[in-house]
Order: sequence, then structure tokens, then C-alpha cells
Amino acid sequence: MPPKRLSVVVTRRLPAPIEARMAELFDLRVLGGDKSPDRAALIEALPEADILVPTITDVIDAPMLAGAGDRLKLIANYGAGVDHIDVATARQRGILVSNTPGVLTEDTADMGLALMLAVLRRMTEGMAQMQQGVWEGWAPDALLGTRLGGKTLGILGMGRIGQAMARRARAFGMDIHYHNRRRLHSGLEEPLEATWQERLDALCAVSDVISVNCPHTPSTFHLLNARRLKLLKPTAVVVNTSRGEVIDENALTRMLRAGELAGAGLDVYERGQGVNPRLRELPNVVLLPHMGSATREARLEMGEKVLINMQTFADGHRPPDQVVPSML
Ligand SMILES: O=CC(=O)O
Repeated sequence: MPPKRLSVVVTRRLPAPIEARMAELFDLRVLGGDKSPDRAALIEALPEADILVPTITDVIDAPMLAGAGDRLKLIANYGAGVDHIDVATARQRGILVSNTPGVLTEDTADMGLALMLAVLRRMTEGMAQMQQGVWEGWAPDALLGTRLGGKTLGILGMGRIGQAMARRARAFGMDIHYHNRRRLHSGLEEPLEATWQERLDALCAVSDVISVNCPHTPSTFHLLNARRLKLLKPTAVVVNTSRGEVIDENALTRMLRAGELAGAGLDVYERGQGVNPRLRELPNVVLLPHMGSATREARLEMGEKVLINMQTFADGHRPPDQVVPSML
């Protein structure tokens, strides 16, 4: 008898070639369509799953894991961030968690740079003039923005994406400062000519642009709180392609509205809050719908990573991209 195939629940549609390969390798059930399934549907399906493949829009918390019973052994997340999964509870219950790091690094950094350029060079304001047909022609003082070259980019979280952001910003002539729990070793720091700021407060004080590139964990929640946002220069711009929760979004909104910061480029928002309508009204704020990793290439490669994690696990080994609570 061939060995029994593992049963896999995928929460929502993934790229077609990825789903097709999963269906060849496993007993596959795709729960939702273009959206995450409701919580009740996921709770009902979980006891039948050996492997769950959620995306970052599914909340896999302790009560959900408790309801899963004993069968579930791997949560192979389609996405790099795992702040929607209670990784510590999963570990206590003997459930492995894996993610998809690396393959979305460059694309997310591209988007960080795009946001920085868009805000500093007032691109969306220019675009609005063209779309509304109100452009009155070139003028010496029209839509003056800020030059990137010579400015200081402060990177909060110098992991893969932070470093990719730093490489790009160097090419634009920016100085790189960063705050990380640990200083990069010199082989990484020197080519970027990056300056480590041991204290986040100091990073805030020197940055012309501050870019959030750390994951959201209990210890990074609201790292950029009202007090730290006030340490930024009034001419500073905030960019976030990581998770909304790292910034106190209400405090950021208040300061932007009061003109205490020059602008913001945001791809992510605090979960559950939706996009603050008061942010939408501001011309110096560029808002994107969480699309940092949204390239066809990255989304396929994320699926390939999920497949590798699942198959390695099915073969009796640890998934290569296992996430453990101490990493967070
Ligand atoms: O934000 C995107 C991801 O975590 O994959």
C-alpha cells in the first residue's frame, strides 16, 4: 500500500501552478476563494488537516489552535510575516511553523524606495494634477520636493529587507544609519557604510527618512510611539513596508495633520483599524494597499517555498524555513 497522503488545508486561492503541484503531492482542500474563509469555516476544517497553509490574512490564534485537535503538525505560512500566528502556542502544541523569507526581499525593498521617492518628490500630487487636468505648466516653484542624495535614511530593523533598502538608498546617495538589536558584522556594515545607532531614539533624531523594516512582534509593537515620533525632525518622512503595528498610527496621523512631520509612505496599517480616513485626506501621505511583495515572481516563489517546506516535513525532516519563538 502506498503511504497515506497528508491532508492539507489551504485557506484561500494561491497561484494556479502552486495549487496544482500541492494537489499532486497532498490531499488538498482549498477553503476560501479570493478571500480568507470565515473563522468558523477554518475552525471546522482544521481537525481534518495535517498541514495548514494560511496566508497573512488569516488569524491563527491560541483558541483556533486548541480547536485543531492533535492532527495538525505544520503551519506552512504563505508569507514572510507570522504575526497573525500564535507561534509560541503552536510550539507548545507540537505544531511546526514555517514561512517564506528571502524571495520577497528585493521586491519589498523596491516598494520601500518607491514610497520614499513618491513622498519626497511629491509624485502623487503631480499625478493628481495631471489626472484632474489642472496642470498650469512648468513653474520654478511648482511641486518642489526634497532631494534624496545627501539625506540620512534611518532603517529600523536591518534584516534582509532593511539591507536591501540600504543598498538601494546608497545608490541614490543617501547616508545609512540603522537600529537593530545586534550590530551587523563588519562584512555587511562596511559595504553599506552604515552607522549603527544602538538606541532607537538616536536613530529617530538623525533620520531624514525613517523606514520600518523590522517584523511585528510583541517587542516591536508601537516601537515608533508618540514619544519617538516626536524625536523625528519636523522635515522627516516615515516609510513603512513591514507591519502597521510597529508604528502608533493614531499618533502618526495626528502629527502629520499638525504638520509636525513632512510626510509618510505607508504600505501597511494597524490590523483591524482599516486605513485611517484622516490619513487619506493628506496630500503628503502616499498610501498603498499592502503590495510590497506583489510581483508575479515573488508570489510564485513564495508558493515554491511553501511547497518545499511542506514536502521536507512530509519526508520526515524539519522545514527549512521553520520559525521558532526565539527568532521573533
Ligand atoms: O507582508 C507580506 C508578508 O509578510 O509576506
